[in-house]
Amino acid sequence: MIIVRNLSKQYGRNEVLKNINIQFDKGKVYGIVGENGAGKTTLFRCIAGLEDYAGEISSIQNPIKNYLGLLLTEPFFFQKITGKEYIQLLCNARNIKIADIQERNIFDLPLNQYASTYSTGMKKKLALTAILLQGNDYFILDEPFNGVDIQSNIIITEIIHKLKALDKTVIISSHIFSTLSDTCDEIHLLSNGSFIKSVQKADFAALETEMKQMTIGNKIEKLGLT
Ligand SMILES: Nc1ncnc2c1ncn2[C@@H]1O[C@H](COP(=O)(O)OP(=O)(O)OP(=O)(O)O)[C@@H](O)[C@H]1O
Repeated sequence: MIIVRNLSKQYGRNEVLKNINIQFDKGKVYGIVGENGAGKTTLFRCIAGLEDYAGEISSIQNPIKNYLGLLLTEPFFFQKITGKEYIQLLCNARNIKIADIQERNIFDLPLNQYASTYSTGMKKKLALTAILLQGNDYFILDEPFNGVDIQSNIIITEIIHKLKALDKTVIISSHIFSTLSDTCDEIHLLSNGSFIKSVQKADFAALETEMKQMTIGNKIEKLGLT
């Protein structure tokens, strides 16, 4: 369980997160949606201990970062480190020995190639594989479906179902509603640094309709397409 209490975060004068309160339980999958710049990644970075902040983020396991796998939208890799070495590095950090990494290479990545030379989707799949093999309890996946192929999207969806069955806590952001309705128990709408709506599975369809109406309005007509 992760409990976030009165979390606020500013970059200079820009108040990005405003008194956020939310709880993430075991065995549940949470979707975080919101417009570009709403503060989703900043929230994730605060939970992962990558940012300082005002407020409190607590969990039974401390420090949270030792039990957390964070998949960033654009994972970064140092030059001259192969995919295999990257996985080994992350597993060593958790004292986990993987006898045969190739056997666990479910996305068929070229593990002997430098990770920095991977395509965008391959980088995401490598970073995801590594945090899964670390055996984390908490997973934060920032846009995990974006930029990966259809086959991998199917695999990632199944992985999320499996993590839930294993009683892990999973937090996902996505700009594609269907990816969240397939996987999440709850969806929380972040707008301008505050949660403005929280919805359980039974109400996902209504939320999607509401968001569509809020978003589209008469924008398309304004284009004057003929
Ligand atoms: N390192 C930083 N320094 C200054 N401002 C930042 C920094 N990181 C993020 N911001 C600002 O914080 C706000 C929220 O950014 P954030 O990346 O959390 O949004 P997001 O909801 O993840 O957006 P997106 O959907 O585009 O990924 C934006 O105004 C952004 O410019």
